[in-house]
Amino acid sequence: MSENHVVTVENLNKFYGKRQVLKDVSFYIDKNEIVGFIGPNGAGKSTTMKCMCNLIFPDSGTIRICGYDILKERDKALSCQAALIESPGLYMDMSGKENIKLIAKMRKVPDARVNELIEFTGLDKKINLKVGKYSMGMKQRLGLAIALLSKPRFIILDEPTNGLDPTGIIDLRNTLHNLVKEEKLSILFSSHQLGEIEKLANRIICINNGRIIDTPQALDGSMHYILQLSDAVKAKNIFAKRIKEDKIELIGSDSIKVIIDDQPVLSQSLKEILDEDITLLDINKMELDIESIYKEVYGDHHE
Ligand SMILES: Nc1ncnc2c1ncn2[C@@H]1O[C@H](COP(=O)(O)OP(=O)(O)OP(=O)(O)O)[C@@H](O)[C@H]1O
Repeated sequence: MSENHVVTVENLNKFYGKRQVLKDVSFYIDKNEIVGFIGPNGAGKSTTMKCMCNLIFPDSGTIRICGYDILKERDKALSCQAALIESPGLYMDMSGKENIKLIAKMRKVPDARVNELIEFTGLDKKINLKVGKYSMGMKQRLGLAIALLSKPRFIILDEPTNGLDPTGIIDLRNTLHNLVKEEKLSILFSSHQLGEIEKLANRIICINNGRIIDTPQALDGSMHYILQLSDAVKAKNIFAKRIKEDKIELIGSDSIKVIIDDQPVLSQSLKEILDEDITLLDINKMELDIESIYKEVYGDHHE
């Protein structure tokens, strides 16, 4: 296991009766990563996530959270993670604050952390209202605050944008980005909202018919750049010292396309290009077009 891996899933297999719904599922999640889990209905996203939360058991395979095997060192593994799967288990006839305090008491969470998370909900005075009166977005913020009580290193969110209005989605996105920065955690979330995945995730894991699909290059966290220069051939050779040839493409005499997953490689190469007196005319970072990639991976046929 790499030091950077917060989660490793290896060769997970799961049957429902005779039907195999997970087939040798393997992947990892690194520190401070937000990973989107995508795939058509019935692909196996929830089943994988439920195995990772120990809610259901795989027939074979291993899951390690912060290095702890979820079956053999269950308590330690689960203490490093939190999950919001389906709707958060909240008590509707209690207030938001009472919900937080109840769970905090069970988990022996210090008051300072409880107050920090009450603030985090952003619910203000509404924290004293009964949860039954909350909107989806409010319930979700509360659920997330409760999930964070015990300072997890990793959180799993199953379709967190479901039922949220556009403001709620933007709010959730900002919250999750801030969480990764401030709490230094990693997130795995599933979603069907491709636009959202694109804005939220650093990396994507694709699943179809129970099997992980090779992640297209464009989704593996690397960035595509188009550079316009006075001498594209010379620039191509400079990049070739640091990245594989198949990640550099000459487009005409004055442009190259490069795929880079390491920022220092880009800056070192650009420095050398300028040192060689090649004029850099333009540089454009290409946005991920997740919709066309999704079509390319899954086509129109859902198994
Ligand atoms: N308790 C169960 N018993 C039998 N089959 C199940 C059970 N739960 C899920 N399945 C089947 O396992 C397969 C994977 O389902 P899963 O819920 O993991 O997919 P998903 O990718 O999360 O789909 P969705 O995007 O629709 O939520 C589906 O074919 C589903 O019908």
